[in-house]
Amino acid sequence: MTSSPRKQPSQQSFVSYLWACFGILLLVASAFMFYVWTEKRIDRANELRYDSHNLVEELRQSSDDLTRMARTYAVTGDTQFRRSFQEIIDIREGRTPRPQNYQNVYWDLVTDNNRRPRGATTSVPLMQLVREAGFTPEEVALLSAAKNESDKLAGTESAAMRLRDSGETAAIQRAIAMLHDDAYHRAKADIMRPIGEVNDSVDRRTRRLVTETALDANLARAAFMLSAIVLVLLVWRAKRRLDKVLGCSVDQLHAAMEKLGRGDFSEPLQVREGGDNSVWGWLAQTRQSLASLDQERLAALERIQRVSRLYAALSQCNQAIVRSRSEAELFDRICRDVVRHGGMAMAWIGMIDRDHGRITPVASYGAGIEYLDQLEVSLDAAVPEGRGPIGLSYRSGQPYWCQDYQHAPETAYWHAHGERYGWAASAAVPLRRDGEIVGFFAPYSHMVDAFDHEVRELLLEMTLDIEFALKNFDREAVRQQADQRVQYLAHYDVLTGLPNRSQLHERARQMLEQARSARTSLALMMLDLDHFKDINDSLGHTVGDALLSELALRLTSCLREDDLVARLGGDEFIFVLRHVGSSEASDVARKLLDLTGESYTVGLHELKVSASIGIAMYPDDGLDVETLLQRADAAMYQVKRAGRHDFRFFTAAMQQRAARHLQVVNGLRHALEREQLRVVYQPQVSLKTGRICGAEALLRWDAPELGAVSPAEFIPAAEESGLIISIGDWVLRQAVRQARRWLDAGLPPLVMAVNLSAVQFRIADLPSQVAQILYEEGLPPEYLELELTEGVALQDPQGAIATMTQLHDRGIRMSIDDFGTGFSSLSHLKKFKVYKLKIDQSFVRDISTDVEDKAIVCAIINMARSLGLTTIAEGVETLEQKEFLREQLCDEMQGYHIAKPLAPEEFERMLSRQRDSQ
Ligand SMILES: Nc1nc2c(ncn2[C@@H]2O[C@H](COP(=O)(O)O[C@H]3[C@@H](O)[C@H](n4cnc5c(=O)[nH]c(N)nc54)O[C@@H]3COP(=O)(O)O)[C@@H](O)[C@H]2O)c(=O)[nH]1
Repeated sequence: MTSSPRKQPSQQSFVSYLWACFGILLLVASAFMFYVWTEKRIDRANELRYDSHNLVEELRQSSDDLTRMARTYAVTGDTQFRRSFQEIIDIREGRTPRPQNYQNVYWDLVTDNNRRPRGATTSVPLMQLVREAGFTPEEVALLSAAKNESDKLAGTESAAMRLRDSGETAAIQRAIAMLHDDAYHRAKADIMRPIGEVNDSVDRRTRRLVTETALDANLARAAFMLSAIVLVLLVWRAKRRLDKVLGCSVDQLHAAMEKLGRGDFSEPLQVREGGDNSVWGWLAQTRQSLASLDQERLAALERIQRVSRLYAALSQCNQAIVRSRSEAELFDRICRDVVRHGGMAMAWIGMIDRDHGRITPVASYGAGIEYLDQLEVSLDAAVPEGRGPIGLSYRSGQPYWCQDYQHAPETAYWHAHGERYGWAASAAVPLRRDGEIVGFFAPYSHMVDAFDHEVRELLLEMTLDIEFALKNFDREAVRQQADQRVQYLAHYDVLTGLPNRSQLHERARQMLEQARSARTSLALMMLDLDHFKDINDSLGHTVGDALLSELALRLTSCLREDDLVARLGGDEFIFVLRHVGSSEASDVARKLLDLTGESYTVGLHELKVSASIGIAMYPDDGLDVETLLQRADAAMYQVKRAGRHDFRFFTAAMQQRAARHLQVVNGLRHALEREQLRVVYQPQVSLKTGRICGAEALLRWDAPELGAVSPAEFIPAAEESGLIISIGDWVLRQAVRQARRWLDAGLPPLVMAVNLSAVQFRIADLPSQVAQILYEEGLPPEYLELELTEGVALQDPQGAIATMTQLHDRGIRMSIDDFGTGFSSLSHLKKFKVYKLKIDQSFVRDISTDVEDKAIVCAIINMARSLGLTTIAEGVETLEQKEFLREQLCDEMQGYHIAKPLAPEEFERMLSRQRDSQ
């Protein structure tokens, strides 16, 4: 805020002078106007006299001209003079317009028309003009008298002219005499006398007026002159005052203001002594203020430009972060940007070499980067090169700003070296990775105190951005590793390092393509370990995995380099062998089986496995990978069915079986809803009493397209496809319902045995599902027996034990079906809550002839007895078999010897007969 300056005395007197000048100027103007007015009055008086004289003269002249007209007519008889005479009379009386610009000599009227003066537009009588001309009343009276006398004389002259009209000489003589006699002259004198008096009067009067007015004019002139002189004096004084107020000449002032206006505040204004309060003095002060403001502005501008440059550098740094693909590229760009855009002279980035405790420059830019060639920077405070900005920054963990490089003690070690490059300030800003200092960013400036607040803030921000970028690079590296891993996993099996399914397809396709072009054959083999699941389940997956890894190495080692080995998952391996016929393929398959069969040492375990191999040949068995895989699988499946540990080539029959399998699965999908399924019941008889003590529910499928399909065929298909869950549930409900019906029908109570597939057994809430069915159908649990295969128990022994315990707790009985065909863990058997073992019919079939089967059956019966378990033998077809079993104290039997599986009604009839026979 500026307050309006108080007026100084010189300023005040200058203003007074101005006012005085203005007043005197008014006076000068008034005097001048008065003078002009007096001059005009004089002129008007003279004009009046002139006009008066003219009118008087017209009166006199008209009288004289009338005389001349009359006399001339009298002498000549020329009528023109008589007309002119009358015309003069008419003009004077205002009947005819007065001629203009004539010399008051009416004689001119006589001249011919071409030279006659033009008439005025209006006709005014002479006396009217006289009355309006400003004559005094006395003068008007005198002129009026003169006019009257003239009129009278004109009458005489008219009479004389009438005499002349006769033309007679005497009359002419008389007329002439009338115009020249004394009377005539006296009359003339009577006219002229008053005219003369009027002339004298007008002269006197106007001269007096002129004299009086001339006096006023002189007065006015004197006043004008005097006031003009005063005005000049005042202006001079005012000018003196103005000079004092200005303190300089106007030109100087103008030049100085123009310079200031241009924004040139460079030269100071020299103020005269005592001129501080003048305009010049103020201007000098203003220039001074403006100059310092301008300096501040320039300083601010310079700061803004510096900060803008650094922001530009920061922006470039951010762009560098976005664009750089590597740490080295980023560092190079950062150093370049901070020099090019941030106004730094040089910048470098050094990374910590932890092994040697030193800093290794990794990027630099700017003039003087040779400085870094022999630069020694250490992190060790014990050596001088470790006590510089970087060492200090490292130990404090804070950035270090050295604002006067050449004089700071901490840079003393480098002064001589740095002086050559003109470093005036330097900084060391730590770069961190995961919070740990890993390097330094070191900008250098030629300016002392270059790192002011803004610059420091920006450099720190830049450093944070760099750290962010480093983190991103790390992330990117991790991501790339992850990508590579994903890529690897997408194509390779993690456990064995062999190509996986997708890689197999790709490479096998290429191999097929090559075989096609080369018109050669190719073998695709599928190897699947036999009972590998048992190893996993009994010894754990770690052992299983170790075995698979070892197997993969063995399998790979026995093949040529351009053959392909892949793992499809689990224990399934694929081999694609180039340029081999079926004979070479057989050799390789045998070799593979031998290699697989060699023992494995995994930890403390000595393991042995066998494998089944299916082979499909290109081009005979298929032209594409999918087909060959399918066919090798079918062949391998056949090996499994045929007892495993072998290899087989694909055949058309297998193809038919595979097609049939597909038909079965497809038909089975709709079997339930289309009511194609039914349950039959096979009696189980006590060998002690010979009475029916139970029934086994067996499923039957009458498929319209396939006929009666054996459960031995469709149950595995149902298990593979998962359909066994819904189908098994349905069978269980049917069997439980039937048992309830028979109970309700008053038939002897029996235990209903229902086969439970391994797939069903794995259902988490199986115990509660079974209990729910029993509850819904109203059958007490002791009337139900679930037949479990040995595989059920082997898959997940602990889980199986838990499930069986739950079933047992609910009062549901369990038996082990097909006992003796592979069950290996008697220790587990003890923990199972089973109450019955069902001796597999393969042992029973040849029980009469085969000593070994006989021994097995006896061993099973004895073992069961020792465990407190009941035994039942299935597939009893003959009396012999029955007797043998009874002798061996087998508890129950089941087989065609008693009855084949029966429809419910038949079974009911059989039961009824038994009841009735009691
Ligand atoms: N999970 C389920 N499995 C079931 C179901 N229904 C049957 N099956 C299983 O299918 C396999 C074949 O069964 P099936 O064709 O019914 O054969 C059974 C009997 O008919 C047959 N049997 C009985 N006595 C004799 C005989 O004296 N001689 C002879 N050659 N065969 C005979 O044995 C089969 C009974 O086997 P098992 O169950 O082991 O007692 C078979 O494995 C069935 O288990 C079902 O609903 N669910």
